[in-house]
Amino acid sequence: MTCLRGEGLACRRGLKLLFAGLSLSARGGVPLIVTGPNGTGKSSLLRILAGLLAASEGAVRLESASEAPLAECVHYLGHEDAVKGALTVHANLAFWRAVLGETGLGVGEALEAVGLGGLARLRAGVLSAGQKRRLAMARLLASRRPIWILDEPTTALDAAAQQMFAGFARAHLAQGGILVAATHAPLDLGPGEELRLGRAA
Ligand SMILES: Nc1ncnc2c1ncn2[C@@H]1O[C@H](COP(=O)(O)OP(=O)(O)OP(=O)(O)O)[C@@H](O)[C@H]1O
Repeated sequence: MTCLRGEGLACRRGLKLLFAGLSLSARGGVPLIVTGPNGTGKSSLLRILAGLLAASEGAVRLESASEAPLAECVHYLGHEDAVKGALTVHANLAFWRAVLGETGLGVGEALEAVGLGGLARLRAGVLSAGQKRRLAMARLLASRRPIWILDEPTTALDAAAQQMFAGFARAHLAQGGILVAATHAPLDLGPGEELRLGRAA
């Protein structure tokens, strides 16, 4: 079974030790939800798991039948939506699809799926916050990757879009995908595991 493991992880930010001796495993099909107060290191942990931030101690390991390196298996959606305001909505997603792999839905289909089909020719800079979030979400559909690491994925989404996201995430899990999400709000992903980080200093 595909499994993303963190072993003995520690994270120091500036002078602050956010966590140490942290071990976790995220198994395919079972969402791992990271919770905890502001500033306890949820985003930092996600960036470590995605390979974007070096852990101060410990290691991240992917157990998988595939030989592909972790970086090629991960979708990371951070707080920022990674949207280029000067490009059209279509061009933004086409860029990410080229970078992340042309393995999922076509650009037009993915935009339709997130409810942005009618805005494809619009300059992305004028999208609302929720629409930018939908555009970021479309990356998950346009490129198939087995590991989704998502930082507060439903921020700015209306109720319908939150349900839409839950549907995509449940389908990903049903296919054996790995999902790790930091959140302050329930994500409605069905049975899963929770990792709660401690108090902010
Ligand atoms: N580059 C950095 N340099 C120094 N300190 C940092 C850096 N990045 C984050 N921090 C600090 O690390 C701590 C944890 O930040 P992080 O964003 O991981 O927390 P979080 O649990 O995701 O918070 P929130 O719930 O507010 O999103 C915070 O105190 C933050 O100020």
